[in-house]
Amino acid sequence: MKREDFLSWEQFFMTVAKVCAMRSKDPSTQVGAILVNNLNQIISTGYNGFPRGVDDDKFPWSREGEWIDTKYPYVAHAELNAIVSARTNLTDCDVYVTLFPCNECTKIIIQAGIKKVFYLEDKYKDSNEVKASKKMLDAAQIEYKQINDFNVKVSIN
Ligand SMILES: Nc1nc(=O)n([C@H]2C[C@H](O)[C@@H](COP(=O)(O)O)O2)cc1CO
Ligand SMILES: [Zn+2]
Repeated sequence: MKREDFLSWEQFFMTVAKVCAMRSKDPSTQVGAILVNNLNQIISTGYNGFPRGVDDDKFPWSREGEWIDTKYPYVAHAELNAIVSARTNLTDCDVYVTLFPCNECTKIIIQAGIKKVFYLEDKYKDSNEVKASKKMLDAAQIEYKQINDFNVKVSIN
């Protein structure tokens, strides 16, 4: 008899996205994203961090203060990093991301031809960014689905 408590594909990919988030140095929010093709192959991975060459010991990680002195102008979002790292065509791929995409990433997701967005958390659902994301995804007829039928808890010692 086969095991019954194996991870579904959705649970597996979301767990991998969660592990990607563990690479992030952001002290407040760590986000991971992966792209998966229709053969269930992982095409690329990403997490939020500063661009190559932008020293994460020298640039600010703060959330508050003058915009130019916060992390926001500099940090590359997990979804952006996964998309630019992919070396194949992304048409009909799915994205698994641990936090609902912002409006800027959503534009990139749509233009890349991604078919479906799987997300774990939606903690900024009341923000205009996320509302704008959902308006665009609805208009573009791209489905989004929360994967919350299991508890992703990855602990590595
Ligand atoms: N979908 C997302 N992907 C991401 O990679 N991020 C990143 C940008 C920041 O580094 C961090 C959010 O910081 P904070 O405002 O929660 O302290 O997560 C944020 C979102 C939310 O839209
Ligand atoms: Zn984003």
